[in-house]
This record gives sequence, C-alpha cells and structure tokens, in this order.
Amino acid sequence: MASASEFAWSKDFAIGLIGMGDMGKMYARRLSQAGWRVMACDREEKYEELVQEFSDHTNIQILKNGHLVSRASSYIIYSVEAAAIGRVVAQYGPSTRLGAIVGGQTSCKDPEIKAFEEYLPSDVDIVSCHSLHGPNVDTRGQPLVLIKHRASDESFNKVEAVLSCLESKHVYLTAKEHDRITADTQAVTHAAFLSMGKAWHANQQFPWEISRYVGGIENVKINLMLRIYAQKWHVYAGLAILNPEAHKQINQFAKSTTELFYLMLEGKRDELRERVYAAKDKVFGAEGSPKWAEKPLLRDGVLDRFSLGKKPDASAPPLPNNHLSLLAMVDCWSKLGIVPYDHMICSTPLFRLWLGVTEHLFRTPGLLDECLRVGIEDNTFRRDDLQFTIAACGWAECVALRQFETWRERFAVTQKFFEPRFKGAVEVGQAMIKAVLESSKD
Ligand SMILES: NC(=O)C1=CN([C@@H]2O[C@H](COP(=O)(O)OP(=O)(O)OC[C@H]3O[C@@H](n4cnc5c(N)ncnc54)[C@H](OP(=O)(O)O)[C@@H]3O)[C@@H](O)[C@H]2O)C=CC1
Ligand SMILES: O=C(O)C(=O)Cc1ccc(O)cc1
Repeated sequence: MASASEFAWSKDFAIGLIGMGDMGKMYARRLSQAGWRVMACDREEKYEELVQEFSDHTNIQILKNGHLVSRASSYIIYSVEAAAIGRVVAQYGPSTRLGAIVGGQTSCKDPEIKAFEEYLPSDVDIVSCHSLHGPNVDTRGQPLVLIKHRASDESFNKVEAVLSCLESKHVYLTAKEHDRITADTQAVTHAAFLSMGKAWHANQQFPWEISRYVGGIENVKINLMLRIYAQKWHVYAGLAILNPEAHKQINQFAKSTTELFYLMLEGKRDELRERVYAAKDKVFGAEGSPKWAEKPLLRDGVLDRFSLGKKPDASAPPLPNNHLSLLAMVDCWSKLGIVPYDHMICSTPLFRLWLGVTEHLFRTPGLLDECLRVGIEDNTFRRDDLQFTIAACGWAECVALRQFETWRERFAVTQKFFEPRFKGAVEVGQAMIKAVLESSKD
C-alpha cells in the first residue's frame, strides 16, 4: 500500500481530527509518524493543553475548533462520543472544505451516518471507519472497518492509503452490516461482562480473592470485567444504546440468562440439558459437523497464568462453575440464529477471548456436562447467579429505554467499587490479551 510520501496529493493533503480523546490521539500519533500532516482539535478549552502535549510533534498542528480543522483538511475524521456526533457534525459539518472526505470513528454507525447525511454539504464524500480495538492495543492485524457510504473510488482509495499505516486488516461493510455485527461482537459481549461486575459488586466481593474464582475461564471473566469498568462509560453506553441492532440482542441475552437460571433453580435437569445441547448444535454444529476450527481458539493452559488471585492449592483444578453467563451467551446466539464465527471479521480482542472461552466450555470433553450438573445440584454460585440475572435484565431495560443517565450511574457506582483494584489488574488483563492473541497466531 502506498505511503504518504508517494502521493502527489499529499503536499496539500492534511488529515483533520475532531476529538482528541484516547482514539483521536492514537490516530494523530500513528498518522503523523507515517508522514501525514495532521490538523486536530478538541473542545476549545483544551486547546492550550493539547498544544503543550503535541509541541514536539512537527506534523501535528492543534487548532482551536472544528471549523478551523474542517476548513483546512482534505480528509476529516470525527472521533467524538457517539452520543455527541449529531451535535458536533451539525456544528462543524457546514465548514467542511469543498470536495473533502469526511468519516467518523464512532462505534455505532447509524447516528454517525444520519448526521453526515443531514449536515454535510453535498459535494463532500463520506467514508467512515472503525478500529475494532481500544487505544492501547497494537493496531497491526486488528480489524479496521471501512464504510464507503457516499464516495468516489478515488476518495475511497485515498482513505485506504492514509489508514494503511495502521497495518490493520481492512474489512469492507455497509453501515447497517457494521451495526448488526458489532451488536454481537461488542454490545452483547459487554453486557455479559458489565453484568458480572454488577453481580460481584452486589455481593460485595472481589472475585479473585475467593478461591472458587481462580483458574482459566474465571481469569478471563475477571480480567475483562475489570478492563471494561476501567474505561470511559460513554464508549460502552453509546454502542449499546445507539445501535438499533443491539437492543434485540441484549434483550435476548437477559431472557436467556433468566430462563436458564429458572431451570437451574427448579432443578429441571432434562429440560436444561435439552435446551443447552440444542443451542450447542445450532451455534457450534452437530456432532460430526462442527463449526469450530480443528484447532481451538484458545490454547490449553494459556489463561491460567493471568490470575489476580492465588489458589490455596496451585495444582488443583478450578472449582466447577455452572457458567451461567456462557450458557446464556450460546442460548442467545442460538435463539437469534447467530453463528459467532461469521462475526470474527468484526471481532475485538475481547470478543475473541469471550468466544474462545465459550468454545472451550462447549468442546472440552466432560466440561459442559459438569457445568449442567453444577447448575442443578450445587448452590455455591446461586447468589452470584441471581445477581447476574438481575443485572443482565437491568442493563437490558436501561438500553431498551435509551436511558443514558441511568446507564452512566449504574456503571459509575460499580466502577467506583472496583477502582482501587484497577492498578495492576488492568496490566494483567492487557498481558493476558496479548498472550492469547499471540498464541492464536501460531
Ligand atoms: N475507546 C475505545 O476503545 C474506542 C472508542 N471508539 C469510538 O471512538 C470515539 C472516541 O472515543 P474515545 O477517544 O475513547 O473517547 P474520548 O472521550 O477519550 O474522546 C472523545 C473526545 O471528543 C471530545 N469532544 C466532544 N465534543 C467535541 C467538540 N465539539 N469538538 C471537539 N472535540 C469534542 C471530547 O471532549 P469531552 O470529553 O470534553 O466531551 C473528548 O476529548 C467514540 O465514539 C468511541 O465510541 C472506537 C474504537 C475504540
Ligand atoms: O477493550 C477492547 O478490546 C474493546 O473492545 C474496546 C473497544 C471499545 C469500543 C470500540 O468501538 C472498539 C473497541
């Protein structure tokens, strides 16, 4: 792919970034390092601070606002909160340079595209993007969605050339396809981890301090839950509430959780088994024709190293858990006719791990049966499962009612509970993701 210096148009070609938060800054650094000229802004009150921060980046010029960025740039990327995109595009869109290309980095494309269509001049091309990873993840090899919404081939090629310096894997989708797939790979995946955090919080426990929560699958649950609660609330709220496709999925996840939990409480062993095995066949393929690859997504033992807690007896296997969250996930996919492997094109590191542990549970001989046995016979996890069910329903209701403020408060109170443990835990989670991604490359 061509670089900045190979293009004649690059001399006059500046890239504009509106919104210099975590993702905007990451893009600014990566694009400028590749030789592109970047014009960037955040809110006007952050101007001085940003000028200081980027004073030694000669390729990055900080401007006071989005009008100035829009007037001076040939390709403008909006990297603001998803809920703010309408307001921000309404403000700066009309200042867009004649014939420029505009795109957005928000996690949900429906409101972004609507805003572009409504507020951008008709001579402007629209090519949106979405890096499917957080700002601290190595961009190389990660999916980068490109949406050619209203653009000439020439404009689209320019965008591809610019973003090629991220060395991500380009995925070409429409805005609608993007939202449908990310409702699964992001919104419903996050709903599961958000619910785990709420359940542990409700029971006032740091799970890694309890021996029943130490071991492979448990490490993934804990580390990813902490990773999500350590982030900004608006990223997760935006991609769930604003994505029209996500509501159905989050609602089904809550329904699946509730119905499976009822079967466990009522001791309906056969019904539970039948339902879970039917879901397994639908999602992972029937005996003899599996949908999973020959090699498991997760390599055995890779997760055990990333524990925040210590088992009293390090060599003992993890305590059996009924893994309600994982059973509910597969039930949810089954009810909605989703084959998660089809969504790997839009997978985040988090989704790959989530699918990895789910697959592990369903394909490791004996593990699923043990899970179902525990679900019926063992009360050890009942309190947590009850709170998990309540939490899943709470998130679903909040999303369905589009309650941003309630969502923020629900998130913030649990974030505060876990906050003293973020330091260290987030690094362990990061190392776990890195190790799993590297091991799955082999
Ligand atoms: N974080 C992640 O892992 C990922 C996020 N995304 C998406 O990227 C977008 C940005 O996310 P992220 O960088 O994490 O969020 P941040 O909150 O870190 O950044 C957004 C920035 O935009 C600023 N902003 C708001 N209004 C304006 C305005 N009128 N003019 C200029 N700047 C403005 C915000 O200021 P203020 O805070 O004062 O409102 C903030 O600094 C979101 O839509 C998110 O969904 C996509 C992939 C990954
Ligand atoms: O932490 C992770 O891996 C994430 O999943 C972060 C994330 C958040 C929002 C996005 O739109 C994309 C990625």
